Amino acid sequence: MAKPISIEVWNPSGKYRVVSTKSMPGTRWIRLLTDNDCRLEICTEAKTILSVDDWGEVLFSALKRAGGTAFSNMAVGYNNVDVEAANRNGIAVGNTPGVLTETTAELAASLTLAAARRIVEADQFMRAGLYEGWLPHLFVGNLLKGQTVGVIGAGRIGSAYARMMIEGFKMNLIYYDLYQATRLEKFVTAYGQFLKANGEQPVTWKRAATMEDVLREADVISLHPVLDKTTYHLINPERLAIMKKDAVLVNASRGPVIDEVALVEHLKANPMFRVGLDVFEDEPYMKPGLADMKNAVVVPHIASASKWTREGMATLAALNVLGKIKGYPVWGNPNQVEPFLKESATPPPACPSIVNGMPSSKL
Ligand SMILES: NC(=O)c1ccc[n+]([C@@H]2O[C@H](COP(=O)([O-])OP(=O)(O)OC[C@H]3O[C@@H](n4cnc5c(N)ncnc54)[C@H](O)[C@@H]3O)[C@@H](O)[C@H]2O)c1
Ligand SMILES: O=C(O)[C@H](O)CO
Repeated sequence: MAKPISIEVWNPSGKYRVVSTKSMPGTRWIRLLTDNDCRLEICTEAKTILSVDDWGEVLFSALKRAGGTAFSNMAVGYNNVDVEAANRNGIAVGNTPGVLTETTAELAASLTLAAARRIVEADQFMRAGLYEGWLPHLFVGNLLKGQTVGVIGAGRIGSAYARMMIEGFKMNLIYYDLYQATRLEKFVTAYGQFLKANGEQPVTWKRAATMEDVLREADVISLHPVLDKTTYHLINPERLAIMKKDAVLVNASRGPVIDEVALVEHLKANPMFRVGLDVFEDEPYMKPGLADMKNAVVVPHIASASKWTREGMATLAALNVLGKIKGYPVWGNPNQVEPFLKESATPPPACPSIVNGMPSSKL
């Protein structure tokens, strides 16, 4: 027999039924829904009410049968959503871009530093009472200044991460993306000129013709593409083999972008090669051997986990469904969602980001 589900109900007499499959941070999103005649049911199970986080035909057709018209993913990435199935069932699919760009980039930068400077290894050593005094060879890592940072997927997060590493550590940039990152290129050019004018070594940028060029040249490589069939196992044994032996590889995009079994083998064979991982191929699990690797820093998918961002994600997720209920149009620019996030202001009459952005009338 199915386990009873524990549910918290807000505004029980509300006209529109909104179900949140997990409890989300903050209260503004609750207020926005209940103030707009929604009955909100929040599943308060510690983990989840669904056996899968993937949304396809089964869940979308069930949602449609229940009279549902909108599904909102509390994430920018929606590789867990079969958008075709949503379209077939006339369901609008929302996501939460923009509000997590800087927070996610900051975590990628943290992983870069932790891996390059061996912070976790050194912390464990210290706590184990092994420190006996300063030694010239103790936890020697990599200097970032003047080295090359490689970014694969220079979209919102990849570009923000690149800027942090360039401004913070005066790294040179090489990037690979299907599209030109014009704003990023302009920024690096201007920053390089500024440094030069101040008698410092200017930073440079290069758009690589192939991903392999990035992997060969960069000292630090951070992965920020979407996950789709073009990026599945983008980092594979052949590509690991062309990277520098002491490179730092960071992944805060999606686990399957890296062939994790191959990565474990590479880490074993190359102790100076280091990784910082926020995401894993079979979350919540790690591939065998990864947890034993001292040259890996691993954290549990927390890249967007800052208070402001998580509350903002909840707000955008709620406003996507509310916008659909109200028949609002889709906001024109999913890269600029700030107007929805002002705590005390009334949000614009729009759905912040709908990925199958059909006009409301068609959905
Ligand atoms: N770890 C986390 O908690 C976390 C948080 C936020 C986002 N993410 C992941 O980060 C991804 C990127 O988010 P974003 O807001 O920067 O999205 P975005 O759409 O702004 O950027 C993605 C970039 O990837 C590029 N791209 C697509 N296919 C590519 C390919 N084959 N090779 C190279 N580049 C390719 C796109 O052109 C785009 O510039 C999300 O889709 C999500 O999966 C993870
Ligand atoms: O895609 C996303 O937004 C993350 O994985 C959750 O922050």
